Amino acid sequence: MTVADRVLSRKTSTVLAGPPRRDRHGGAVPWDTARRIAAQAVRRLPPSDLPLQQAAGCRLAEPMRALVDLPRDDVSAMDGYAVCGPAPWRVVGRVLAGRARHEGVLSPGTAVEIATGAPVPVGAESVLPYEAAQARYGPALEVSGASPLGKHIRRRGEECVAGTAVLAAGTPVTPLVLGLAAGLGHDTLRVLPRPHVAVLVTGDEVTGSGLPAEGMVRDAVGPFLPGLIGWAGGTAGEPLWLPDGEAALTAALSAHGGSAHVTAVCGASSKGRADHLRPVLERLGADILVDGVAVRPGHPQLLARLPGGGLVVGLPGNPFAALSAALTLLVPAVRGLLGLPEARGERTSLAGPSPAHPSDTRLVAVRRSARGAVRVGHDRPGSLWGAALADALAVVPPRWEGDQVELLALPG
Ligand SMILES: Nc1nc2c(c(=O)[nH]1)N[C@H]1C(S)=C(S)[C@@H](COP(=O)(O)OP(=O)(O)OC[C@H]3O[C@@H](n4cnc5c(N)ncnc54)[C@H](O)[C@@H]3O)O[C@H]1N2
Ligand code: MOO
Repeated sequence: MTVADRVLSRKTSTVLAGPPRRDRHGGAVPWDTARRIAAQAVRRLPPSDLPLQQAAGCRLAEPMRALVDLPRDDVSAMDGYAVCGPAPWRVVGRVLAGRARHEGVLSPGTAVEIATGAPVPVGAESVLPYEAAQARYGPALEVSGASPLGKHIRRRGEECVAGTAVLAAGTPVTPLVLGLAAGLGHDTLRVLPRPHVAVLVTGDEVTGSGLPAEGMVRDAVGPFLPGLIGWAGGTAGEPLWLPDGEAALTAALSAHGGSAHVTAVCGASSKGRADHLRPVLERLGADILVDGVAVRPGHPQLLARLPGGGLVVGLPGNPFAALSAALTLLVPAVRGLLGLPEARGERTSLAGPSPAHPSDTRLVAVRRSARGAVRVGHDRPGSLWGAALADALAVVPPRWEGDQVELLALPG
């Protein structure tokens, strides 16, 4: 049974099981395979009705329809006088914003003073703006001026009638979509919810602020991961810093693994004494889906499914390696939960000598230019300098000697 078959056969969980993925020699899985496994290990989250502000950043699960005619009434497009018949007109009333329509039917030779957006009286044939009106004060106010038939009246439903589909399913809910939705009468929207990712940063040596003391290092992953997750379409919790040790990791995974769709664990993914992720996952009964990926940097990365259904992505502690792993396993899983296809990058030439590795895919920091992708350097596993200079990572397959490479976009 393929991973895709399992995706189709399991109806209840959004995260699907699978055997540990290693190649037949027991090594790390190829980079492309790892991405595909992560994408296919999940199913799209079910649609949810969310209040407008919470729907921001999601995608519409169904077409967005008008719930009212727009405009809701025949309304004035100008401040002035709603008039009936030929000039002059005797002003018989006033309708300001937010008020109900003037009672009764306007008869020829009469007018009602009216505000922009207010419903015009029955019988009104046009609106004469203040600037175009000549007023004559007598026992009653009388106005005259040129007011062609139908001028400055917006007819009920002329923009759209109730039921019109104004935006297609899949449209991203931008701030302007929220405004449109409110104008069409929506308090909630049916959207594809954003997957939630919990972020755990492990390591006794990792500190969250200030200058690191001897043996310590500033956390460089907690600050970039939430933005990367948001860029991929998910939401991220505040990073939680954990000391090395199985107890803290077990407690945090038990707590967050239940509520988050994905838990990203930084550090603890390699083979050292303080690298507790594998034993903790085994004790929790997790299903290991990927255990090591043939990619440089970032090969000690891991994908697992907790018994409750949540995914765990293990990211190496070296920051550029963590970025590599996040793009390999975390971003495809988030996209899968959103129902989005695997993101295939553009292809371009890569200048300079081949940086290919004999057996692993290499991800190198590049900038796009008129002569193709150009390496920016500074992309060692422990450094984000190159990634910060870059606008993409070039995917260099094992033994690559060709011209074109795929570019993985980076958040702008
Ligand atoms: N015996 C082996 N040792 C190592 C292997 C291996 O295969 N066998 N792989 C190396 C590679 S490659 C990587 S990458 C790292 C991954 O290690 P971990 O995920 O266990 O991470 P740590 O050991 O905790 O840290 C590695 C490195 O990164 C620094 N670090 C950790 N967290 C952060 C953070 N949030 N921000 C900035 N820097 C961080 C940490 O101080 C270490 O210098 O394992 C190699 N070893
Ligand atoms: O995977 Mo590690 O990336 O080389 O530092």
